[in-house]
Amino acid sequence: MARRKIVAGNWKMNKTPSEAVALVEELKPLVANDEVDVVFCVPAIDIVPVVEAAKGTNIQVGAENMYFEESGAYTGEISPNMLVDAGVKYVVLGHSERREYFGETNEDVNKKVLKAFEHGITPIMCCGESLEQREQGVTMDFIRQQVKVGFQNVTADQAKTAVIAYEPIWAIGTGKTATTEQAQEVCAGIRACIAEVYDDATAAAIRIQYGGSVNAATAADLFAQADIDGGLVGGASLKADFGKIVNYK
Ligand SMILES: O=C[C@H](O)COP(=O)(O)O
Repeated sequence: MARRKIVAGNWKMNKTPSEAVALVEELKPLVANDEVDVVFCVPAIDIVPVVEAAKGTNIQVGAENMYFEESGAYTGEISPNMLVDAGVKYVVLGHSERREYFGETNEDVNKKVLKAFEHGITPIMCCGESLEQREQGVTMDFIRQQVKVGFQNVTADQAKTAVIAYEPIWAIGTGKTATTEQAQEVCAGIRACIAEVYDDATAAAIRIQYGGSVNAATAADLFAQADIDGGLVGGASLKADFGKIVNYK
């Protein structure tokens, strides 16, 4: 069965609650497309108003992070239960910005991935190499490690429903999109890694996105690649361009 494309916006640390509602109102008609899963991953404080504003549309709401404990003395953190109760369906985990600025390790990401599944939230687990790693020729070794540790103790049935976002760090927010060949090569490598850890059926089912300076001009070619099942879009998800990316065909 063909995999359904998933185009997710990652708003990062942008948009106040009132700005968030205005953006949803602006994008609503532009992102209407029943053939693609459309997800807005928004800052925690925007989740409740965005869920409300998106009611009755094809927009699903995601979080940008989550903690792996259920509740308790973890000042500043957000639990999976809180996200579920607010109407969240997806959560971005292990974004390179969280790894770099907040010290998240593959093991932390794994705990979060497991918790997300436990609560019925679909993880969008990010992986990707730095420019230095690409130049050293260790891209796939690095990413395989991120994927293997990130998915430790995840069952095949769970993995089949997961999303992995391949985001080369050197392409994030730089305007420098990976070439379709580079993106396809790594996404195929990630799928091969899933086949090795699980089996061919799991590898065929899991969805793998590309992220890194995706825009209205590059989306169609990227999303047409055999192993690229959509995109995780940063900057361009905050503009009307996101409608063009969702309707890339
Ligand atoms: O999560 C999204 C990525 O980090 C890509 O961001 P960008 O599209 O602004 O390069």
